Amino acid sequence: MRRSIATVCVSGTLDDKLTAAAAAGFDGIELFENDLVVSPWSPAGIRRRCADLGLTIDLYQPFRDFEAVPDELLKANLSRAERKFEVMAELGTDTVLVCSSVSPAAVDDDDLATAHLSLLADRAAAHGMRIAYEALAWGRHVSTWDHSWRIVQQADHPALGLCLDSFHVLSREIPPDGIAGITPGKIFFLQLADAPHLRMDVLQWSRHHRLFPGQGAFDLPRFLGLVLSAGYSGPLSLEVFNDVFRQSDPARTAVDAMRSLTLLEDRLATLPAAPRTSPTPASTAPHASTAAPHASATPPHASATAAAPHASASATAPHASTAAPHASATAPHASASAPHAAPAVQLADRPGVRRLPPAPRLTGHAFTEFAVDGHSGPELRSALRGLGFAHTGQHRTKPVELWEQGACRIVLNSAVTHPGPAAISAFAVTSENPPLSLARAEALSAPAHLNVREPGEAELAAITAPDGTSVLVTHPGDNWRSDFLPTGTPAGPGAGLLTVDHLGLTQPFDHFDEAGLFYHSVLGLEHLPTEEYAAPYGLMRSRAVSDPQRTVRVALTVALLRRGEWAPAVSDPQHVAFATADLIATARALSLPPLPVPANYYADLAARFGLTDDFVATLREHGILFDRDPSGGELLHLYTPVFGGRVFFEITERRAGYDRFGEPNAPVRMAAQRHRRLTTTP
Ligand SMILES: O=C(O)c1ccc(O)c(O)c1
Ligand SMILES: [Mg+2]
Repeated sequence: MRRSIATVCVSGTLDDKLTAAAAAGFDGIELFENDLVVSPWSPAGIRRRCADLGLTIDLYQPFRDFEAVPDELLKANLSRAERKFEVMAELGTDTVLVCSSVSPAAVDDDDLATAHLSLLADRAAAHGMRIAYEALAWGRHVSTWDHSWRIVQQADHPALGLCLDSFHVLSREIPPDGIAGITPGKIFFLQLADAPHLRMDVLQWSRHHRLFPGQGAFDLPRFLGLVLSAGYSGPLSLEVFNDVFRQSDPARTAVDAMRSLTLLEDRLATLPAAPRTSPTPASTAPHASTAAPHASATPPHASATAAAPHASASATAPHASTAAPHASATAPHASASAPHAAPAVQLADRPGVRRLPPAPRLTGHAFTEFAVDGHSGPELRSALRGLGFAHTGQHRTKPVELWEQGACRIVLNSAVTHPGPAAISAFAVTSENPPLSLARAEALSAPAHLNVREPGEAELAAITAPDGTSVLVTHPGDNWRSDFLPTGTPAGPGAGLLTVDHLGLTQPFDHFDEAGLFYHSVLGLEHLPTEEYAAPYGLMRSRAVSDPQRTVRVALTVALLRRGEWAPAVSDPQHVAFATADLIATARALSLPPLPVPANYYADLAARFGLTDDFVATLREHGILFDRDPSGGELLHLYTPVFGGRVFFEITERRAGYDRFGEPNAPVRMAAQRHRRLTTTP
């Protein structure tokens, strides 16, 4: 399938946008009128530039406020349209998007809208062009996909079809199911956008908060499945209005966008097989002869479907019952199409649908590496010792140390070129099939590079995450430890730390959604519910990803707005959380004072959860924080101060299936770390 991206998705001038789209591997673009208007290039020049980059212009958009208006306005609108058709001819594009009118001049009259759109389609057809009519969710009289489809059906014009935009469809309550029954060939264009669930004005929601598929809450695989079931074979085009993407590096945004489409196509495989759409009679043809370029576009679908070798076999309906989830979806049309119904088709098996190497099962954290310098190195060493770690290995050729306790492994790497605060520079996870993990990463535009190494050293391939962290994928049996000479100090039980519970990675503001999609798609981790909380320096958002077995958890956090100027320069620390089976015993065994927690916190804790005085006193004695989830799972956890300017540690004890990260306690931690920094910095 062809992949396109609307120029509105990315930042910059038209040239920046085109270059980014081409570099990321897109086949085409939707050209936004505004990008054309501000461009120094002529339409023909834009066409040449696109051709040079291997891009087609798949859609020109938008044309606004056209239909169901008084005669005078209609005249003006038609002459405006003529000008646009001329521009489109120069651009070499044949489809224009017409959004449902938002004009106060528009009247609520479907017959009039139909008549006007037919008139426009006549004019378009005379130029060899066609109209894709899109119901904006805030359209004045037409705001749902089914309403726009009724009008398109009523017009029954070969040069008038639908533009379906997942945002407008899925942001409304009207179920999308009937989309599968739309006449083949009548969906002229498909726009894909995801979005978080937000209770807000739908126009604001659409213009500021759209996301690439897989980054939000919409069920886009199912939506795409419905559209493909209706025989759509045009481009999959991303149309994402997002305030952050509009001001981020377009090259990166375009890669993120392509990754989202690749994952979405692959997710089609998870859909139940859908019944093949029957050949609904194509539009009867008063306009057929005028609609030259697309007259032929419609029939191939119809005839291909009609000629399907399975057409008659399906009448025996062995698949009809297996297609349950979609059977009801197509219900209104099902009876009409039943005699022609073909066997269920796996949409993902269609030619041109990309499939990804499956994400192999992850089995845990192999190690976490900190980059340290002459200042932060000693601080981290002493912190690790205080937590019960032992320095067990020294790298054969580099200033790199291995520290261990239980199955927790920390690597301190002093081979840094730029001194600065300590940072989590890399983390390694174990995979049942690292080569497959790397192949998947490559297919998702996240190619691995080999770590610099010396002869005889373990080969570790690293994928670069959006924040620059190297993600290494190793096999549990890989002998990366043989790169380290034993120091002779054994890793003892220490303070009872068992494994890495999670990593906490604060993300750069511009790359938060990109990071979520990266870990979700590349490592196959699932998103856990997003949380927001009020922290001392502003509102924070936290979104964790994890494998189903919870052996690899990464909590991504970001400030909801770009950080204000007054917050300390280094206010976004990263951390490693270790799991223990008994936090109170572990706390007693530590030779490192935990982060002091204010008495007010414990008073509130007792009031909120009805804990016994004794228990609260014990928590307080050890600086342990507490949380309980609605199903009774409990978290006991403690934090350390910040070391090396930027990193800290956490120790967790999860009870009764607690599955979150103690987010309500994060502001307490942040305030305490801030307080400590103020009181201990000279
Ligand atoms: O917000 C808008 O105006 C707008 C314009 C064109 C579209 O395709 C769309 O989905 C929204
Ligand atoms: Mg749209």
